[in-house]
Amino acid sequence: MVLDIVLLVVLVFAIATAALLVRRRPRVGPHAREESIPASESAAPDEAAAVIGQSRPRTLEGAMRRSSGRFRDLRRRIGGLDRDALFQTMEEVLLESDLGPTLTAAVLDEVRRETGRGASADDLWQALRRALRARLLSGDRSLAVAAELPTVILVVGVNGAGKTTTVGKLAARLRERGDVVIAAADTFRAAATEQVAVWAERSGVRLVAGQQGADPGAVVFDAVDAAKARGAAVVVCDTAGRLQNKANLMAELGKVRRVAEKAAGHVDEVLLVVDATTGQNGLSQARVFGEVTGLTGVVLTKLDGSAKGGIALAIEHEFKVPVKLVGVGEALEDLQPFDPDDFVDALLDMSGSEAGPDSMRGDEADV
Ligand SMILES: Nc1nc2c(ncn2[C@@H]2O[C@H](COP(=O)(O)OP(=O)(O)OP(=O)(O)O)[C@@H](O)[C@H]2O)c(=O)[nH]1
Repeated sequence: MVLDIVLLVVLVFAIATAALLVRRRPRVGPHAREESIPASESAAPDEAAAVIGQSRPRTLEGAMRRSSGRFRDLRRRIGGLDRDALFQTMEEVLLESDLGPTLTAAVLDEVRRETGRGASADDLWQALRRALRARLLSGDRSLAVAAELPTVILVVGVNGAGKTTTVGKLAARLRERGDVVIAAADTFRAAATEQVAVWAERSGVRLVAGQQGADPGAVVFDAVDAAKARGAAVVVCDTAGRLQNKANLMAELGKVRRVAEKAAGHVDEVLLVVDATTGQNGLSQARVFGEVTGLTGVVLTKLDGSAKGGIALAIEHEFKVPVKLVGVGEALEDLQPFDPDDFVDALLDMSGSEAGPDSMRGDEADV
């Protein structure tokens, strides 16, 4: 009898432990295909959002440490430089951060105008902060919601910019709106469909794909059709990477857009994915992609690996296209809405400082 009870207790304990182990699924990461959650078992939208929310805290400041490093150095030295040397150093730092010469000159002019000789280091830093912020757009940066569902989002950009990764991260975020369909319209690159299929699985959304070499427009058409049939909220279209100087490939992209428009009656977002490490070439990408497909927003990826975060300002200033999202890592949750104030503060490494960097408080630099 006692033996029976002991055996029963052991059995119950074993079952409970096994159940716990099964429930504790591993978190998915981009290099962990074998850990990904099958779409059929994936989390409900709210759970998915919770997984995204509870991720390891990757702050914008943390991701932008390489971009802000030069500004940190400048800030440390600011009190010891005379005015000419200060503006010269500031110019170097802005150029190295990839603001580009025109924007750099405009920012320096404004800081000079706003601060007289004898300005404190803190006044100078705040003037720089305001001058940078003024080059970013004001207004709404949220992703469009179509009046007539599904909302259609095209993701475009040069090779390797981070389009597929962004499509996967974006699909996961958009699940809070309802069903999401990914169109695997990169039918050009071998293995592109498999790669996007892994992301669809991770984010727990449906994928519509075609054969390699198939017409990408046809894949988008089918995806919109499938989304309508399911009453899905969003279709996110991954497109093949193409250099902006390849006219035939750019023309193909124009066609993909027209097909999407015909299928859904509207294209609501065309997001250009720009690799933050490519710097000023991002301007030419924005110009040409904008001419061919029109752009509603930019996703700046790999901000975590770049020291050239200033390209965000250059693109917004020149093309008046808002940066809507930033990629700060390779994992599902490493996509953040772009906030211009937070971005400038992260670039200048001013986190938690309203009045300016601690090191400068009360420090009359006399510059
Ligand atoms: N560190 C970091 N890596 C990123 C980010 N976004 C994408 N990547 C990496 O960049 C590489 C290229 O990403 P993909 O998503 O394949 O780029 P793509 O634009 O779809 O590439 P093609 O289809 O070849 O044009 C991958 O190794 C990604 O993990 C980011 O925000 N941060």
